[in-house]
Amino acid sequence: ASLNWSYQGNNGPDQWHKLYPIANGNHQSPINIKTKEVKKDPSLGHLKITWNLSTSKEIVNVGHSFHVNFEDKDNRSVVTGGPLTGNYRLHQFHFHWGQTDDHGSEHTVDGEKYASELHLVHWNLDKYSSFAEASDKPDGLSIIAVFLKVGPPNEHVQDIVKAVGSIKTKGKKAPFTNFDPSTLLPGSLDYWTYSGSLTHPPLFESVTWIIYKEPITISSEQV
Ligand SMILES: O=C(O)/C=C/c1cccc(OCc2cccc(CC(=O)O)c2)c1
Ligand SMILES: [Zn+2]
Repeated sequence: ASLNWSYQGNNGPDQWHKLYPIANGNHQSPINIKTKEVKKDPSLGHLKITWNLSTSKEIVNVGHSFHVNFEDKDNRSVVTGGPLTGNYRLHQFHFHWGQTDDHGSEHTVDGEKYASELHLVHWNLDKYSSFAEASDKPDGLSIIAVFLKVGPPNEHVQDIVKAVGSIKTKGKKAPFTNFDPSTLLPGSLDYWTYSGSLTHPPLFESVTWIIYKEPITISSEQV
């Protein structure tokens, strides 16, 4: 069933709670990261990311956004370590962006909005057999987020921008193979992490968020 929600108007975010009561839950994302209130956890190491470009499959227009989907029937593209217990498989990535460059990210840092935010969505392969099964479990998902700010163009994002041009209407899809998402990661591996939720319906509180502190840059035209 298609979820009847939108980002504005009658089915906008302030109405979501009517069909998705979890919207009023205690672990809802996104959040504003107040850097003065962040607690350093010395037990947390760096993430261990093993993404294999052979798993990138297709780019799909899902109406409110587009997804780059990955083959996730084996362990070629997984993440572990950091705050994670166990191993998580890469399922898809997508972006959030705004009508203008001064907003677009879902998370904010000390109230600062970025032009865009990349979400790399993973599911717990040790305990569940698919994204769908994992999607509503407290330890089901992990989303790695990267902020994007306007600056010099990013050649790897350009590959995505070009592919988006070929899926202009909802439901359209096109092959998108041999793309290495690690080309979208910042230089510094420092991150914030917290337990939260999907940021739109069904809003499940099933996400270990891992948010890189350092943004990458893209040009205004790419946004
Ligand atoms: O029927 C539908 O349209 C969707 C059903 C469905 C069923 C189960 C799960 C689920 O997750 C959506 C999702 C996945 C990954 C991230 C996010 C939030 C974000 O944009 O970061 C949302 C969607
Ligand atoms: Zn997202």
